[in-house]
Amino acid sequence: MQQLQHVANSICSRLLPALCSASFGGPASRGACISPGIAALQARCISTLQNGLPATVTIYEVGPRDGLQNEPKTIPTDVKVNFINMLTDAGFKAIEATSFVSPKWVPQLGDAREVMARIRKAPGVQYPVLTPNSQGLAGALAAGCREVAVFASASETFSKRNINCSIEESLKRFEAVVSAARKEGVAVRGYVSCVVGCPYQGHVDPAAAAAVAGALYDMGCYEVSVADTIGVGTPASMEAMLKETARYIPLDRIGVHCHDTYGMAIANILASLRMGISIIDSSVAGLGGCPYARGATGNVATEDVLYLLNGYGIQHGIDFDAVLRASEYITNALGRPNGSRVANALLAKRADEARRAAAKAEKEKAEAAGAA
Ligand SMILES: CC(C)(COP(=O)([O-])OP(=O)([O-])OC[C@H]1O[C@@H](n2cnc3c(N)ncnc32)[C@H](O)[C@@H]1OP(=O)([O-])[O-])[C@@H](O)C(=O)NCCC(=O)NCCSC(=O)C[C@@](C)(O)CC(=O)[O-]
Repeated sequence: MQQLQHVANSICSRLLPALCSASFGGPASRGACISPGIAALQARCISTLQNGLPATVTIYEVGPRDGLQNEPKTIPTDVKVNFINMLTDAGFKAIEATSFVSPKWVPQLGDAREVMARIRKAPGVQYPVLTPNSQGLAGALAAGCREVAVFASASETFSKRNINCSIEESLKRFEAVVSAARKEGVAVRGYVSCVVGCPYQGHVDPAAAAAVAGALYDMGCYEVSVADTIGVGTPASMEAMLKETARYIPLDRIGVHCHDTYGMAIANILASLRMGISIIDSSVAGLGGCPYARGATGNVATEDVLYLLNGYGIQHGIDFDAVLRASEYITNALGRPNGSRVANALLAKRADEARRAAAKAEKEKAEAAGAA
């Protein structure tokens, strides 16, 4: 039975790209609305475990960028470089390293060029950076970046507050960025913020969020991450939005980016996995938040996501202990509490075990001295 499932999965994982390019002409003719029937077929074609969850998940670590962009204190470049190197050692294949945005808007990441010059770049690992416009792309290319990300919004007000232009203007800007990046052989990821709620406008129509995501995919983003920027989503609102988004973008090209403001991020991720999503953005220690999203807290913690995936036996390729070391390092460097419940529980347990072992050793030493 297991062997049969394996054969079916491997046929399907080969069939999926072929199916996408045959039905929609591949990346060149993307943006054609995918019929619900095809979307359902794609969902079945992603290699799954017997419980219907994806067998493998890609974690897109956003800690160094999303995590650090909103910190009140200036963070030394050395700390950022050490943090990214520790994440590389932990086995992440995508680490969003920094942003080439205006330092007047986000001063915390004003050392982007230096960070990119100094981090250790491991083969097979991407170090994407945010580029809001052609000026950002020029900076990223000069710094040798091989992957960039553009970021749109499903909410007009948020778009204006975050990047100082309307959604339509942003998409025009991004078209130029994506086209120039691709000419240089640089891959572009897309983001859509506020896909289930906006700090300024409140409710966001799932169809509106999906249309912006579809536009980014259509212009050549290789994958689009849909972001619950202020963490107001529930499994129900995530499912409604993903159902719409899957009409434009194959499921294996959609990432989810959940903030944990209302404590729903893990539930939302599980709902997304059940729909066939296999790309998850997260941030070590739950760092993060957008400076232009009032009241939003950090991203879902990477440690919490890994704990969820481990519980199901979903493959992710990340060394959990190395993540915990990076988590301790960055929270100590920032002087802030750890935002991961899993990290807090495990670190407390380990500290307790170490205390007990030390007490036991002390007692044995005293007994030995008494006996002598
Ligand atoms: C987009 C702009 C630049 C428009 O800002 P603007 O003021 O409209 O830009 P401008 O073109 O009028 O230029 C104004 C000044 O900025 C400079 N400038 C212009 N562009 C750049 C650049 N790329 N790099 C460096 N400098 C730049 C430009 O040279 C000029 O300098 P001046 O002549 O005044 O000295 C600005 O609004 C900006 O940088 N916004 C970034 C905001 C940001 O980074 N937000 C957080 C990331 S998004 C996020 O967190 C959400 C996400 C992705 O995580 C998903 C989610 O959770 O929702």
